[in-house]
Amino acid sequence: MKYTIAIIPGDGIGPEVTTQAKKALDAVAEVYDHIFLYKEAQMGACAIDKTGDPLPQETIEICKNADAILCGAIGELKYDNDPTLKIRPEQGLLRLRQELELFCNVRPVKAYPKLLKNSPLKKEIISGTDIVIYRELTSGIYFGKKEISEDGLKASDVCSYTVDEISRITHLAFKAAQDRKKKVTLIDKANVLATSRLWRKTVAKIGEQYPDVALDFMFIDNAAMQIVLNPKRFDVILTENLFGDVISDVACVIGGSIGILASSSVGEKNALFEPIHGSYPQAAGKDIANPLASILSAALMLEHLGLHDEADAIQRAVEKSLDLGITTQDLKGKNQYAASTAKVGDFIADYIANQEDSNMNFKNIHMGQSTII
Ligand SMILES: NC(=O)c1ccc[n+]([C@@H]2O[C@H](COP(=O)([O-])OP(=O)(O)OC[C@H]3O[C@@H](n4cnc5c(N)ncnc54)[C@H](O)[C@@H]3O)[C@@H](O)[C@H]2O)c1
Ligand SMILES: CC(C)[C@H](C(=O)O)[C@@H](O)C(=O)O
Ligand SMILES: [Mg+2]
Repeated sequence: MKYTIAIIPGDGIGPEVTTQAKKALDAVAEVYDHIFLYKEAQMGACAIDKTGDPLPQETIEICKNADAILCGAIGELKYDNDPTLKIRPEQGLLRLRQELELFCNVRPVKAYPKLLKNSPLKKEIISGTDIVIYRELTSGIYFGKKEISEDGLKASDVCSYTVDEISRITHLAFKAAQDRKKKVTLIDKANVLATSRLWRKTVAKIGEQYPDVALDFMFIDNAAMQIVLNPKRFDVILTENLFGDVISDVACVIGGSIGILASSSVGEKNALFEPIHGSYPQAAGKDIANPLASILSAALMLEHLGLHDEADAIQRAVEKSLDLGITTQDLKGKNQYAASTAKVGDFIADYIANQEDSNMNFKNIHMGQSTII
């Protein structure tokens, strides 16, 4: 089959990690006889530099017409360090999410047995953790009216939600729970916020349509603590935009590194796949960033396209790289050799291309310019 994939490399480490994801996709295409037609599009700081706009119209068109979108990351230090700049890279990503109505952001968080030692949390606490976060992505405080007074002494961001916006992601979260451990936890701040109370009321009502799924509620401040104290109590987490952004980065410590966590952002017509992490500008061009979040985002993309065997092939290759310790420095201890970004990508592509060949000799896999830390 032929698929058109919009690729948005973005800024910082974005281009390096998406290059590795493309290597994995190329290997999948070869083994399973598909054609992936990549259409590269600009977004973020690189797009501002080229066109003055973080989301040029051409990018929107390429994304709308693609079967799926694979995004690296956007953002650059000069914007992070200057709050007065009005045009910002992040506006590109936010507008794209809104323009394509990618309302349902799914962020799976797992404790891989091989990576238990990489988490600062105790092994017995995180072992067996398997959570999926359903984060509402196109409303809430991110998209409410923003104002700053003329004298610059007062600013406000409005948070609003409608029942429809809450309902559409809630149904998806309950349906996901039905195929998992049958539990949904709504994370909110209903003791303070009117929007959270609307979430509780709406989600409780919808929950009645899913009697096989248990529903509980937790305030965000407590949830930030429970997710590190007792992550196994969670199955599907459902939450609004800002809380979902924060709780998913907290949950990353369970996985051992933010560099391995992938996400999908799905709407009625389009779907975008990207790492949870940002553009990690300090690592840009150094060939040290972990490409697994991008590679696993490509696997989520294949799942979405109905290519389950192909997605499994990527997943198996990633697990093999972890088993063999062919990983970047974020997953290594002090004084251990780490593979470069490109070498991890090469290994994964090679493994996909050759995994049915039991004679593949992993000892021959060349680690190339390893980094010692
Ligand atoms: N979806 C996105 O494109 C996205 C997401 C988050 C942040 N951002 C942007 O990224 C820029 C940097 O933000 P930040 O520093 O808060 O977050 P970040 O995720 O880029 O980096 C935070 C830390 O996480 C680790 N990290 C991140 N990605 C990694 C990888 N692939 N391999 C190994 N370690 C990794 C590093 O230790 C890094 O210091 C900002 O401009 C921000 O707006 C973009
Ligand atoms: C870059 C930023 C706008 C984005 C968000 O806040 O949604 C990021 O942190 C994420 O988690 O995808
Ligand atoms: Mg974030």
